[in-house]
Amino acid sequence: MEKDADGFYSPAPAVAAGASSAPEAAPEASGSANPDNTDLIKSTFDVAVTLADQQADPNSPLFSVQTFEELGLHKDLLKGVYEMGFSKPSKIQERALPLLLRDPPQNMIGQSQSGTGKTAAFVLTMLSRVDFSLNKTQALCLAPSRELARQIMSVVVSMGKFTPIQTEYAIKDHLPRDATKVTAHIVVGTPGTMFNLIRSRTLDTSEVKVFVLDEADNMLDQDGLGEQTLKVKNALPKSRPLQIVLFSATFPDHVRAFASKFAPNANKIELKKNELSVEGIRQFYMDCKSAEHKYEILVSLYKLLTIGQSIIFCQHRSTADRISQRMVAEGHKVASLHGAKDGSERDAIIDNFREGREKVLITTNVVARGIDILQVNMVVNYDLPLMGERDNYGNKSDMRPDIETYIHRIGRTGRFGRKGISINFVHDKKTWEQMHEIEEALGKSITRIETDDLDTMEEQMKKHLK
Ligand SMILES: Nc1ncnc2c1ncn2[C@@H]1O[C@H](COP(=O)(O)OP(=O)(O)OP(=O)(O)O)[C@@H](O)[C@H]1O
Repeated sequence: MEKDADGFYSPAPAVAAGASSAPEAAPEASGSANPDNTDLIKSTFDVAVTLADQQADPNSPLFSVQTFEELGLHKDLLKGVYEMGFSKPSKIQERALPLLLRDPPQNMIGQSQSGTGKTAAFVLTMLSRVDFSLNKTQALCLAPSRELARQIMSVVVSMGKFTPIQTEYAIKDHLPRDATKVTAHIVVGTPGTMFNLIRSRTLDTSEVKVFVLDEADNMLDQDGLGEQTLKVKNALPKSRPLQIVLFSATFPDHVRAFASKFAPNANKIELKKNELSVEGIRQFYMDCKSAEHKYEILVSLYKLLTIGQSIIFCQHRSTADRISQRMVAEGHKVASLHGAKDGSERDAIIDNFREGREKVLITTNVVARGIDILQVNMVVNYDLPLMGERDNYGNKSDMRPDIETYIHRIGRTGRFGRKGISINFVHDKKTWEQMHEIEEALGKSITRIETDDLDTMEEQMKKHLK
């Protein structure tokens, strides 16, 4: 096998031609490891904009801005934006915000890669549309996990810092301030709990005018959260205009059609299929001898995992628990997080990780989406993400790679133009084929690293992350 220019072994299969020639996104200004670099404004990824009004020209300057001032945001919101260290809108903000803030409000289906600033786009929309003189709920935002709902809320609170915004959570084990009545302007939560608040009439939806789904493909997936999300939507008033805003880094074809029905006449921003993952994430794989060998390799990587911060993804909660307990027993410091833990414990674990008190987080798909921790420079797929396919009778058949989850998982690193590394563990023919399928679907090569050549790994990792 041949080594490539960086000293890595090339994977046996070739990848789609031209796939790796796309230019790199430039790193950003604030908080970056390299503050001299500017921001994602220089990112050259292309989006296709389709306006609901077919007569309008999507390339007109009306539908794109270079500065936050041009958006006509209230000065208190602008203050919030600048205080967060945002000097210019990112590509997706540049294209989405003029469309989102126009009157009369229009629906939006927005796609942009992980870590490119979608949150600020929909948070500014919610904050701009709230009438602060009315003490009623006017915007709802749903996300697939409590961790993501809490993170979105922190953006709402920071951006709205100079406004009189009132907020409330709709997440499990988190009672509203007034258990009988929620009147907060913006409510952020997960779909089941949001629906329970509405059904129990704790949350009055009569004045809701903005409805946001973050990770929308996941929120609409009929095998997952789709049913609950639909119940929330059906509980919203039909008598007043509702702006429906869907955002994600991925919209697989089977969800896209449903999304268009869910958010009719939406303006659309779409990515090309070969631009789904960001350029700053370098992908590797390690060929382990067996399932047990995966554990040994993970332990041998510990020093590299703790150079910055890292997230290790497992398919099952039991695996996350088992490997974290074993590593802790062997003297390593790692934390584990999954959906079987209760709310307050989950909050404490993610907060510890977010604040850098823990450097290695072993988890499941629960934090595969949306979580934004800039110091994470390494993601390990201890198990590749898999999903069951349904046959014609609706029975779940063989597991196949879950491309969307893979994109989201590796997207926990390489945020907003930063560099990151992802490593996939494969240990037999089947897992190797699954990884190859992912590689083909993304059109980006996944480079082999010898499991006994950690020095090369360390050297290259430091070089890439520099
Ligand atoms: N205009 C901006 N200037 C500087 N930093 C920004 C700007 N917009 C967003 N960011 C930062 O970029 C990071 C990623 O943003 P965000 O979490 O919204 O990404 P995302 O597109 O929602 O990603 P994902 O698909 O993974 O959910 C955040 O830390 C955010 O603060």
